[in-house]
Amino acid sequence: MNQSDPRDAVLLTAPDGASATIALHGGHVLSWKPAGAAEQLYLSARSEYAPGKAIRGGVPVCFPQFAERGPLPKHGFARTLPWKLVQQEQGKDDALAVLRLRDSDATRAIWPHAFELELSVRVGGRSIDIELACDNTGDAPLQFTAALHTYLRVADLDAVSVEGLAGLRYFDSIKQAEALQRMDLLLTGEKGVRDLDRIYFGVKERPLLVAEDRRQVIVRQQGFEDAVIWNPGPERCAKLADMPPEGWSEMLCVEAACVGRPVELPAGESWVGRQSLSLA
Ligand SMILES: O=P(O)(O)OC[C@H]1O[C@H](O)[C@H](O)[C@@H](O)[C@@H]1O
Repeated sequence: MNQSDPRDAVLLTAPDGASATIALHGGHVLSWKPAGAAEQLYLSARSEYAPGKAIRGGVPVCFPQFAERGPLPKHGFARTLPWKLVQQEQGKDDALAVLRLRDSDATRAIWPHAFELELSVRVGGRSIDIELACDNTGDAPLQFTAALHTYLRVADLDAVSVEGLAGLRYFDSIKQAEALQRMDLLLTGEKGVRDLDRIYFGVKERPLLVAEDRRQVIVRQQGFEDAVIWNPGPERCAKLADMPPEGWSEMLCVEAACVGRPVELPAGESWVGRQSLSLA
């Protein structure tokens, strides 16, 4: 496989037919189909696949900076660099791929750290596990923020709710203010909640339930402290060249993230974060 072609992808198929596709560009999960079910991830038909550009949809890896919370390019560089496939296998019940990204002249030019990132994707049955591991391979401590920026596909945002966030404080990136999530249920399609961009702090291992009519996806995370809920709504979506105008109504990002407290990694140490999605 030519690592420099942003359209190169790995197709994982489990014995039960569950599948996932992962682009080497960005170490980016593009598709997840549970056994016997339809596509669960949103991927924009207008996405660009070009060196240095991020793919719109699927599961972008944000590293070593979340959003514009630092001096690096938005969401860091992991999502715009070519990763290497280091392992692919089919087990009895699942299929697994491991992709790797190491520091290079390009990363050291803007972030002076030695690191090794591994993205492990395991698919089988009604679930997908996406694990991001970071090794500090240098001799000085490093610090990062990160996210698995999952775009869930929905049929109609108006019918979608997210459960499991009650009692958490969040930063509203649109209002630039902190607030408390009082209700357990977040109705994403409600007027005023369409243009949604919130960082929920201290979610830790609480499961989140994303429901739409009879479809339910349970989102679990480990290692990531926070979760981000994002939908651009119609106005912001219209300004995104790589999204169709109605794209906002067909997706909801539910992201496992470490934003509030950056991860501090001493020399030689490792950090692991995981997001698991299960179709109920
Ligand atoms: O357009 P992108 O660079 O991919 O970022 C998409 C979105 O990512 C996250 O969800 C942030 O919270 C949003 O503020 C941002 O707009």
